[in-house]
Amino acid sequence: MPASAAQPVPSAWAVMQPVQGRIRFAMALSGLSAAAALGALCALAWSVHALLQSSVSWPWQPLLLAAGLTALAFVLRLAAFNRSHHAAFHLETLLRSRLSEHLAHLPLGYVQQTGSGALAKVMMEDVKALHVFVADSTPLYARAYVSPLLTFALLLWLDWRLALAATAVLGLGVAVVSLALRGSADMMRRYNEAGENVGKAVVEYVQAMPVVRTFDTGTATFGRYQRALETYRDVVKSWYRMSGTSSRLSQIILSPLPTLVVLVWLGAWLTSRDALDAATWLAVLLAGTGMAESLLPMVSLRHLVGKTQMSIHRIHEVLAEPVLPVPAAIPTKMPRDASVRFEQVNFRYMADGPLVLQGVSFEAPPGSITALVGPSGAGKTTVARLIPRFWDVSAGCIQIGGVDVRELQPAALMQQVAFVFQDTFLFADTIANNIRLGLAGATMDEVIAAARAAQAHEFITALPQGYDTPAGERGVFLSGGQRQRITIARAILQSRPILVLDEATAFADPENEAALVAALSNLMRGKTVLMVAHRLSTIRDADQILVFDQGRLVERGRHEALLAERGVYERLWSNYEQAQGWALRGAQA
Ligand SMILES: Nc1ncnc2c1ncn2[C@@H]1O[C@H](COP(=O)(O)OP(=O)(O)OP(=O)(O)O)[C@@H](O)[C@H]1O
Repeated sequence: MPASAAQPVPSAWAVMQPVQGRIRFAMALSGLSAAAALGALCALAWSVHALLQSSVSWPWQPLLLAAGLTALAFVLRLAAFNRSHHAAFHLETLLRSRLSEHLAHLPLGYVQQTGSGALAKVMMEDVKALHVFVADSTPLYARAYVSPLLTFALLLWLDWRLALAATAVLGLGVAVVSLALRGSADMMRRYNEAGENVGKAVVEYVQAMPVVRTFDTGTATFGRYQRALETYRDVVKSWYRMSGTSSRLSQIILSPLPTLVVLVWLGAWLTSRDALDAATWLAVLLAGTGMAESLLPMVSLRHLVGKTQMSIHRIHEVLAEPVLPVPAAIPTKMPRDASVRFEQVNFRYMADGPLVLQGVSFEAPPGSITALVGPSGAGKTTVARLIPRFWDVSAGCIQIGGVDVRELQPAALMQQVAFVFQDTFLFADTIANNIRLGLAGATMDEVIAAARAAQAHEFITALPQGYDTPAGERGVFLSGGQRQRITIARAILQSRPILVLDEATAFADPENEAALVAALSNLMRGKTVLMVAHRLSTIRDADQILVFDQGRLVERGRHEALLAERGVYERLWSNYEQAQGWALRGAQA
């Protein structure tokens, strides 16, 4: 994800911008709650003072005040968390909408390259991490700042010497905390990275299990998982060694006991010298003991902050990725026919990467069949994917019906071109709706006609619920060839004038192959077809064959003429025939 390098990663506060008002409100409520709790302690001190002065009269006023303020502190604290959770839900929805909106405008190539798993993780887990941070930590942060400040002000008003003593304990705690946190940013990054690697290794181990266990009983992937776990253990151990003592020491210093000991000791000494009255001492003991403790969440939240920062980084990376430029809506250019033209096209995947296509020029006239052939890595798939703008060309242009694809509205481009790639995807919906995709108004008769043409009708009607059978990941089990024919039915129903096709070779059993060939020839009828071709018959019958080698278009023409040239095509062809011969001899043996 290189684009994000140009822009600095925003702070957590900047990411919260849309809900900053709500978070401020939640923090204010939390701060008020801390003030009310302190007030309750003061009221308690007042009631004990009143009791000491006259033990016969019940100090109901201060006690009532203490009870009221305690209740208020609780209500405000609850309200603060309520508000922060609302803000977090709002932020979560906003971020997910922004991310999905942005993804919809990113080049398909980026989405494919990054991988659906990684993008889904950003949209689900990273946004969730931000939610947890906003919902659970922001009120605690407010308390961690407000409480010591208010307590200090109160202690100062009551007795400056005791105030300074309590603050000294707090200062010592902060100093030890800083010692504990020394180098922790780097450690936290290593810790989070090691944790993520364990997660990835677990997923790989589980996902690859069916493949791996048939080869090496899973030892290799288990080894990777084991190593990730060991690295994680080592990081945790060295972190523990590095900051364990100071971290535990800071927890002890910031707990109420040390402050209490200091205040009792100093207070007793002052009282013995008649320099402090009992009531003030009591008030200081009640209010000041918890002063340092309110800083503790700051320490425990550090880990959450580090994790959130990593999530923000990943969310930012996706949002900073530049969208595919779309022309202004008016005037709308429309292709004049179903021709496809490449003009001096150069293409590189990365700005500093090698050219994978160089000076590619050709024209596919309306209604013609063009086969793209060439050795592995020659650039055939890249040519096919540039037409639907998975990426934009680095130089030159691609025209459809005389219009540059970059000047077409995405909807107009989609109306012209249908794509059938090898990786079929079925949605968690009925088979009928999977065929209808993009054409919600299509009637059942039209769906059935398309399925018939795609040679899919028979196996669909043999399924338990026919066209209403659920497909998708948790749906009915379909073979690769059957899934392919459903996507072909989809393309037949859409009936777009240009067809870009990555021809399947994987489903080689004779029955499937025959059905697939029939389905494809129905789909291709009357269309301008550009296909990455693997099968003999389609290459032979193509109106033109484009031969690619190392990103260049090296030969073009019809089958017989190209064979006569005795160049790259002839070599590919004889390799192909040889392989067919081996396959046949293998089958006969
Ligand atoms: N997403 C990508 N990022 C970077 N380079 C890529 C990417 N996809 C393909 N390439 C490179 O571009 C070149 C052309 O690849 P392409 O997939 O277009 O070849 P192909 O002719 O379709 O090969 P095959 O028949 O093996 O599928 C190769 O060198 C490949 O390594």
